[in-house]
Amino acid sequence: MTDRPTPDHPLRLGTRASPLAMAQATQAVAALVTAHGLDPAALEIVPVTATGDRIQDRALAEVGGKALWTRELDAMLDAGVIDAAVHSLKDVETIRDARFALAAMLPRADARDRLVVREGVAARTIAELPPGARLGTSSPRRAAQVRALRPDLETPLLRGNVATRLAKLAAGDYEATLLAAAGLERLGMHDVGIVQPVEALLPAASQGAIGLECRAGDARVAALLAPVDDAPTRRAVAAERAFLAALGGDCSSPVAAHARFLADGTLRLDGAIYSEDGGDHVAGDAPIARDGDAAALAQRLLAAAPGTVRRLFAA
Ligand SMILES: NCc1[nH]cc(CCC(=O)O)c1CC(=O)O
Repeated sequence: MTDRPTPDHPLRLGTRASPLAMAQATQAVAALVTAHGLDPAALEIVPVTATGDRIQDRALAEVGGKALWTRELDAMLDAGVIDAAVHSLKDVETIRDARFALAAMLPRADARDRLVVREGVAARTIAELPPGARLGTSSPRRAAQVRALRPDLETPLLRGNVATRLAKLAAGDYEATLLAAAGLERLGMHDVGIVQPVEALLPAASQGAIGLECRAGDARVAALLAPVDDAPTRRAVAAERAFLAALGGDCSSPVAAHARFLADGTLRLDGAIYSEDGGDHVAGDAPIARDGDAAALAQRLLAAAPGTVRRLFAA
């Protein structure tokens, strides 16, 4: 096969430049090297700073415009500067440009959130946080979920990469924050924070999943990426993303969705939709057997939702 990547003609993988994104790209490289028995030098990581990484002082929902995490990588992929892009799927728009194809999803990491508290704060759950505590987050989902559980808590904006957020927490501006277990694990922070069961805090759609995209119609790269695709991850994440898409939502929507396989092999999707302040929400679950089941759950929940929830969504 002449179309295998070589050190002279490497497969170029684009990624955001944050430490977490670089760890994800390194994981993708390792999976591809193993799957094809490649020389590691046949893969090249191309880091790029995304718009979302440059804006640190405002809620991204306020910045407006879409694709804050994907715009630069999309342009590079489209221009042929890179052959594929590695994405944290949680940050990738639910409806993607038809120029790109999601060729593979790596096996999903822990999809749950971890509660991280400042030194001196003794709490293992949101329920145990001290009265009036400040839980810093940049996620409208986490803010709404926290306020739904504990209306007395404040949820001030806390942005930046994982290290920045932990530094701001240690500085004393917040009593607690929530971070994805997957991100902490990928950064080697195995003992940071306390994992929150999905029954207590339903994660975001796609949380913990890494996707590899190539140009639609690039059969060579699609074939190279296909062997690292994990089918169970793809099915679960597709259901979560279909739920979010049916609501017209994205990663800045107060929506949670998590699909898991039951002992009998069936896939079950749990979904929850919140009002912005977390004062109202609807939640429910459904078995996912075919296309349309996840969207049907979204429609069913939305139909039963109070106006404060319903008016946030197009559906
Ligand atoms: N929005 C930032 C973001 N995007 C993906 C992850 C974690 C890794 C993952 O979910 O795969 C994080 C950090 C966090 O939420 O704590």
